[in-house]
Amino acid sequence: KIYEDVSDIPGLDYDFVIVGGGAAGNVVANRLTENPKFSVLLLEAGVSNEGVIDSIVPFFVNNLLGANIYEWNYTTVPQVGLNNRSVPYQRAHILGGCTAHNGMVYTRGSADDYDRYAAVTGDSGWSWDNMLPYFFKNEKWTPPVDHHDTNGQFDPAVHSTNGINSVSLNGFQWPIFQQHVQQATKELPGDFPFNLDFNSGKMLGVGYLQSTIGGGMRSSSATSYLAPKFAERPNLSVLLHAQVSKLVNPSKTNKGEITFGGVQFLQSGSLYTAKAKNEIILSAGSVGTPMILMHSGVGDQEALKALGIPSVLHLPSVGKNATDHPIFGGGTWLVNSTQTVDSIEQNTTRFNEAYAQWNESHSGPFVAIPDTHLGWSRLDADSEIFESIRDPASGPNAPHIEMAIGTGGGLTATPGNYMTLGMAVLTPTSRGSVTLQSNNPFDPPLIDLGFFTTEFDIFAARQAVQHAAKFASAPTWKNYIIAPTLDLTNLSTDALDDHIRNTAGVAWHLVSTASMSARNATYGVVNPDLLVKGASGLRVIDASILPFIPTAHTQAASYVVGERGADLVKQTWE
Ligand SMILES: Cc1cc2nc3c(=O)[nH]c(=O)nc-3n(C[C@H](O)[C@H](O)[C@H](O)COP(=O)(O)OP(=O)(O)OC[C@H]3O[C@@H](n4cnc5c(N)ncnc54)[C@H](O)[C@@H]3O)c2cc1C
Repeated sequence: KIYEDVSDIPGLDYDFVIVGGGAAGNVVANRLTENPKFSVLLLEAGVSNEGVIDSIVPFFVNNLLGANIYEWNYTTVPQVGLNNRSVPYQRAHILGGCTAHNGMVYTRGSADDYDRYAAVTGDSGWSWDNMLPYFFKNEKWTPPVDHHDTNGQFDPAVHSTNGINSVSLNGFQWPIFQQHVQQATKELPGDFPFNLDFNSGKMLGVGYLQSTIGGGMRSSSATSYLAPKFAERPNLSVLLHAQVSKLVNPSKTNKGEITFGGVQFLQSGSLYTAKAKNEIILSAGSVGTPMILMHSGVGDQEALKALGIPSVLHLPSVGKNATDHPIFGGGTWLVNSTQTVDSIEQNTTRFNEAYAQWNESHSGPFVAIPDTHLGWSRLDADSEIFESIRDPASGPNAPHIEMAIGTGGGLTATPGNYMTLGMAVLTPTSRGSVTLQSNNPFDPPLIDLGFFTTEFDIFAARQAVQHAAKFASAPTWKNYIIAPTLDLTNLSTDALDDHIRNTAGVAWHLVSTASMSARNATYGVVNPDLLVKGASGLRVIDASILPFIPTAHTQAASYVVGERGADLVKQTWE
């Protein structure tokens, strides 16, 4: 059941306490309560997702991103590589976590990414082949609501219709634009080959967008993994508005490991302690999880001491290695067509018609986001950067650059019709951190993404801008594109760097702040079974454990961390 008030829940003693109801936490809550013998309490700081229309209608994807009750409302520290700008750093404060407000883009990453996880942890369970069954447990491939012919737009062999979380191709088409994109892949097959399905593990090329959307609505971890189970699972309790501050009552086991007696949380101004007989599972995400660990005395002992937090377990890697994808414009072009998403965004009558259609039948333009395709590319193997830097990609199938191909100029465009190519560096070598500013668990943390602090990352960004220009130069666009809104191709290197540093933002794909490493490694936070090194009865199951950022948007990776993590817990306790 789902509870809003601590006085309504059936006690504070459970077999498992899970902290955070996001992508991974809700998977773990669902899978553990498949066993009727396990009692589970899931503590979520945020609010209910029930009836939050901006979290339901796919087209409203950006509405939740401002400062509001659905967000933690974080801002990064000034970023040296962004010309000292601080940028808003969205994290969801709502059941479903970031799956309740993310862009819904569904990308698994490269097979090489997972094979590298297996190699660095010494656990073949994290390899692509061994993780594929978990992608299948997560994914419920769903026909798009417009029932268009999807032949040639994806590869059914690499998808599953038996999972839980809906994934589909766009349920609304922009045919003229899409035909040009397809034609561009034929005209420039060297740089932009068509890829039938970039979720096959072999990502390179341009393919149709896949999203976590089903029946014209967002499919989040709350709507797919939790809501359908409340009625049938008396062993599942979810408490909202419960912000965990720290783990309490540490003691030593006879093996010398640290174990915690409970989880302290705040609700309506009062502190409570929930107890876990078997395990405490941290799934508070790449910001929340390291924060809780550090406030509990698990982290770098010197840094904690400086803040007056007694050290319980010295794990210097907590909060380090923070890695995210910088995103920036590859270009926006004014186009010679009225068939773009601007025609809806800029016209109140059409906007209202589209909303009415969605309300009536969950169909029409509001069932999709404006991107129609994604492109994945590698830097040239003979790029000068590789003379001084080893290729940071996980392998030859992993891209360095992403190109999101979308109709429209975005919400801030001046009236007109546009197309936009949004770029990301997928293999950044810059690293940041999540640290504490005080010993008060309710103070926001210091989030440093470290963006563009290495030569590789800015080099890759420059190449990405050139790459977008190349795509837009395909002959098919000749009578479609009128002009770029800003010509980036004639800028000097310094001016282009400055432009990127002044405009880049974040993809919100933070990982590695409680990184997994080999069992005998002296760095890292968790072992390959996700148990915290040096602790007992404490696991981390969320995106923070990924030792490297996937070359993809990170929700699919977070879901499978949840799926495999739940299996690891079950193997221990069943
Ligand atoms: C704006 C945005 C857009 C994105 N777009 C995409 C996209 O299009 N495609 C994609 O694949 N990925 C996208 N992502 C990334 C993806 O959603 C995340 O990688 C993924 O959700 C991470 O899962 P998680 O389980 O680690 O954490 P989360 O999903 O972040 O869940 C963590 C949960 O823990 C809760 N929590 C935190 N601290 C506490 C505490 N102290 N006490 C109690 N609860 C706590 C939070 O409120 C939250 O509900 C996006 C992310 C954002 C923010």
